[in-house]
Amino acid sequence: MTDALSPAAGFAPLRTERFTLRALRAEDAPALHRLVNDWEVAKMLARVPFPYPRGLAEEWIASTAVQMEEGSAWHLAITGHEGDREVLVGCVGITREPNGTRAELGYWVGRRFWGHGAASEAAGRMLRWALANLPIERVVASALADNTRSNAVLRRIGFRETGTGMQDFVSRGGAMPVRLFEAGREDMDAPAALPAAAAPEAAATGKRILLVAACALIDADGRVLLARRPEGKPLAGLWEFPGGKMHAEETPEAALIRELHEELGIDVTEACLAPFAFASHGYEAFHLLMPLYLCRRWRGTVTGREGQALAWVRPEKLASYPMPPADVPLVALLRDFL
Ligand SMILES: Nc1nc2c([nH]c(=O)n2[C@@H]2O[C@H](COP(=O)(O)OP(=O)(O)OP(=O)(O)O)[C@@H](O)[C@H]2O)c(=O)[nH]1
Repeated sequence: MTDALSPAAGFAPLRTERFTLRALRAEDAPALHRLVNDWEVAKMLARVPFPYPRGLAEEWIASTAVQMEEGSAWHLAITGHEGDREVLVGCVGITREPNGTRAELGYWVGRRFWGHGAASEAAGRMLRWALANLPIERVVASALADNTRSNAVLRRIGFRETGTGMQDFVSRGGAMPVRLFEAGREDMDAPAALPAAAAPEAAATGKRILLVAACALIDADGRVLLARRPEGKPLAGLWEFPGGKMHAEETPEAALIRELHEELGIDVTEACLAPFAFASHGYEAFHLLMPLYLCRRWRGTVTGREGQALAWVRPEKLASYPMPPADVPLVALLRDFL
């Protein structure tokens, strides 16, 4: 896993255009209490009591550190700046379902910071971070049915409404109607324009053909290198074979030599790239044609130069790493071959 998840390394703050999302600290308690002990804020939140006891702020902050240590939830302070002073704007959090592949997103913003897109900016970043870095498939969220602002935030950052329900609200002393939302990797931004090599169109589907070269690096113990697609790329969080789009006029081998150097800091020669198989897969926005090469010799030390997590995986373990759908047949072939 990435450093961001290692408790020993501490949680590396997430930055957005205007805010920093960082672990909560004991000294945030007074500001947190001031912001959340406000009926207009508390009445929108399912698990927050009103009035909010002063001591609960410290208690809750302490519990967030424990949850982060055990990898069950990440509740972060949304902080901004007023002049030189750091100010608490609100909180955003993601909680994993025990033993599940889903997590729940929640957030609130102090009333004096409303109307400036703070919730969208912070919750959008948290959602993308979670899908890229946690072993989850989907993120769910809910908002009071009549909380139009929060419903709009969830839609804006990529959630789809999946239905309605009733949920207990501590501050209201009972169940309230809510809208339910869900987001997966496929709901995140579609791939940007695809400046692929001489991208022809597949006549039958009208989809552009995207040419991508990929490589299974195999180490002396027969393990295969997988790289995790980092936050910000389509399908972030899925594991893949290193490689990338072929530029115009580039051979697949030349594309791989370039990509392996850029992404992993290693040098390979064309002679060490053995053609193995290919993937041909229809994604919604394009049709992927991806030759997969095998490579057992390279110069240099494999390093994730773009901040991506890397894993050397035994062939029989490959299936336990979620990969893009195009890779599934390749993984089966590779397992049989190695
Ligand atoms: N490298 C690689 N790409 C894959 C694999 N499987 C798969 O579906 N793809 C798809 O192929 C495309 C590769 O694009 P990319 O975004 O990685 O290409 P790139 O490194 O040139 O990225 P960039 O244009 O953001 O710099 C993506 O749509 C990706 O989802 C795989 O195993 N390895």
